[in-house]
Amino acid sequence: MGRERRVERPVKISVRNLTKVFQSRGRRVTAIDDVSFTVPDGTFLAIVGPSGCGKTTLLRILAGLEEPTSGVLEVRQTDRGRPVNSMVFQEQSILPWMTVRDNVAYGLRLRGVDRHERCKVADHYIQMVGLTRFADAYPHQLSGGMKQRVSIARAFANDPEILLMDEPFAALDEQNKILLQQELLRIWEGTRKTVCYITHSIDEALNLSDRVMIMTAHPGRVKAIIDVDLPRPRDITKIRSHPRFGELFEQIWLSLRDEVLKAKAEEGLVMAGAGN
Ligand SMILES: Nc1ncnc2c1ncn2[C@@H]1O[C@H](COP(=O)(O)OP(=O)(O)OP(=O)(O)O)[C@@H](O)[C@H]1O
Repeated sequence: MGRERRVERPVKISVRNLTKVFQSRGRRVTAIDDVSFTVPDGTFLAIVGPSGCGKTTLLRILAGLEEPTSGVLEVRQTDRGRPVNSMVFQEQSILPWMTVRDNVAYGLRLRGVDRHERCKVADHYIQMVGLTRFADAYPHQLSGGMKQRVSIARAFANDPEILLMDEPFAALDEQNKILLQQELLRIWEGTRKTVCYITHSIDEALNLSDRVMIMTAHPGRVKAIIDVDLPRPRDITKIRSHPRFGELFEQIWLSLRDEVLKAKAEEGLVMAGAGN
C-alpha cells in the first residue's frame, strides 16, 4: 500500500489563486481568497473548514456554477464524451416524477446513450447502493437515506471526470450516515474517481479521504493539506481503532480549532453589531 501511495499520479484538478468576491446589499464579501491547490487523479480530497469559510463557493466554482472573480481552474479532461463533473448536494436533488432507474440514468439519457445501455449502467449502480428492489419506485416511496443513495448512484453512473460532493450525508441520522459512507467507500474504491468532498466532520474526512484540506475562517484560504495515510480498502467500523486515526484526528482538529474559534468570534461581533 505504501508503495502505491508514493507513485505520483497526474494532476486532475489545478486551482491557482482563486478568489471570489460577492456583492451583497452594497457590501463586498470575499468568500475565498487566493486559494491554490492541486488534486492528483484518483484522489479523494476532503475539504473541512469553519462555517461560512467558502467551502460551497469553492465547490460551486469547481462545478462551473459560479464564476471566480480572479484565478484559474483547470480540470484535465481525458474523454470529451464524458461530463466534466457531477455534483451531489446535501439536500435531495432527484426528480420526483421519475423512477429510481430513470433518475440514475438521467445524465446518460441527456448524453444520448441508448436505452439498453443506460439501463444496464443504471442497474449496476442501483445494485451497488442496495436499491435493486426499488428500481421502479418513485422518490416519494423512498426514505431520505434511500434518496441520497439514488443521488450517489446517479453521480457515479454519469461517469464524470470529477465528482463534487457537498456534505451529502449531513441531513442523515448517524446509522444511515455510517451505512452510506461504507457504500460510498466501496463504490469509490472500485472506480477511483477524483472526488472533492465537503464535510464538517473530521471523522468522516478520515473515514473516506486520501487528503484533507483545511480552510481558514472567512475569507477562506488554504491553511493546511494533510495526507491521510490510513490503509485501504477501509472498513469504517475498524478504521477508527487504527492508531493513526487518533493522531490524524488530533492534528486536523488542532489546525481547525483556531479557525473555528475565529469564525465564532466574528459571528459574535456581527451579532453584537446587529443589536446596535
Ligand atoms: N450568492 C452569494 N451572495 C453573497 N454572499 C454570498 C453568496 N454565496 C455565499 N456568500 C457568502 O460567502 C461566504 C462563504 O459562503 P459559503 O456558503 O461558500 O461557505 P461555507 O463554508 O460553505 O459555509 P457552511 O459551512 O456554513 O455551509 C459567506 O460569508 C456567505 O455569506
